[in-house]
Amino acid sequence: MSNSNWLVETTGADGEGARFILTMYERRIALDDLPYFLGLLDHLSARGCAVPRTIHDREGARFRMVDGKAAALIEFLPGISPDEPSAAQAHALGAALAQMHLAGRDFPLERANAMGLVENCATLEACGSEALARIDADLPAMIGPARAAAALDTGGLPRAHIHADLFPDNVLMLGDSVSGMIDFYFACTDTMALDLATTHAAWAFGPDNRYRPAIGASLINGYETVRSLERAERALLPELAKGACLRFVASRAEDWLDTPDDALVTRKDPMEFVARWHYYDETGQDSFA
Ligand SMILES: Nc1ncnc2c1ncn2[C@@H]1O[C@H](COP(=O)(O)OP(=O)(O)O)[C@@H](O)[C@H]1O
Ligand SMILES: N[C@@H](CCOP(=O)(O)O)C(=O)O
Repeated sequence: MSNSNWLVETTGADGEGARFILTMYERRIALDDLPYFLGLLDHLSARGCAVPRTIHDREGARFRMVDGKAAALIEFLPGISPDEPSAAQAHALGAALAQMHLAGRDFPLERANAMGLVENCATLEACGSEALARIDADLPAMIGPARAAAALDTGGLPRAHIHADLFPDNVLMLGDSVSGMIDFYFACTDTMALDLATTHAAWAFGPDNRYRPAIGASLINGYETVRSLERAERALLPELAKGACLRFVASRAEDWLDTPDDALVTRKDPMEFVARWHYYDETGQDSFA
């Protein structure tokens, strides 16, 4: 578990209640990163993005220590995470993602991507072929593609503050409108096209893990209503989407091996993203037409 969330409801002196999310940071999240994550939320929220602002304490702090753990109070946003997003919802999310990329341009802090293309390769290599094969016989074969992704030259692509984990469960929607993008704890400074490719890989596959062209196309079209992709970004989208798949193959494989068989948590299957990697590898630019 990375953090624990509680819904806090207040009654208010005037009878007008309010809701907040109280987050306690349990592990994985470094204290030093909190000013980046929480500052970015406030920055984006102040510029009209659908992200929760943080509630400061009387001294103006965005988080405080409680029993040795950091805790923050965050605005509660309405909405429901879509189980099976529609094309209209994907279109709205694409636009919201581009808006976020542009709104973050003058946020002054930086955070390196701890799960970038190079790091994912290192994670899979550190797991080792033998351990990966214990999860699935086809998993060790992903080390080669991870090396290729790590060697990808993304130096010329425009960068911004990116969410990096914008799965449907990290998006709140009211109908077809995005009411919240949450869970910014993988946010970092990296290429915007990688964020779009990651969101594509996370959104455009159905429960049967088959590609849903209408979702993929709507996401990209929605993004481009706010920010046009540069030619170099568009050209690299298939490779970035494969890199994005490897991010989840690597983190899920590592988590799988770290989780005892009798643990109560449900492990996420790395093979789901191996299949998506193969899809992008086979179809190339067709997935982004
Ligand atoms: N700011 C928020 N507004 C409304 N609901 C929220 C907010 N933050 C979190 N939630 C709710 O809490 C759930 C878990 O939050 P999340 O940050 O995604 O934690 P985790 O990744 O640890 O599950 C979300 O799916 C959502 O239902
Ligand atoms: N969305 C990622 C992993 C991030 O997991 P979280 O539970 O910490 O939000 C995946 O699907 O693998």
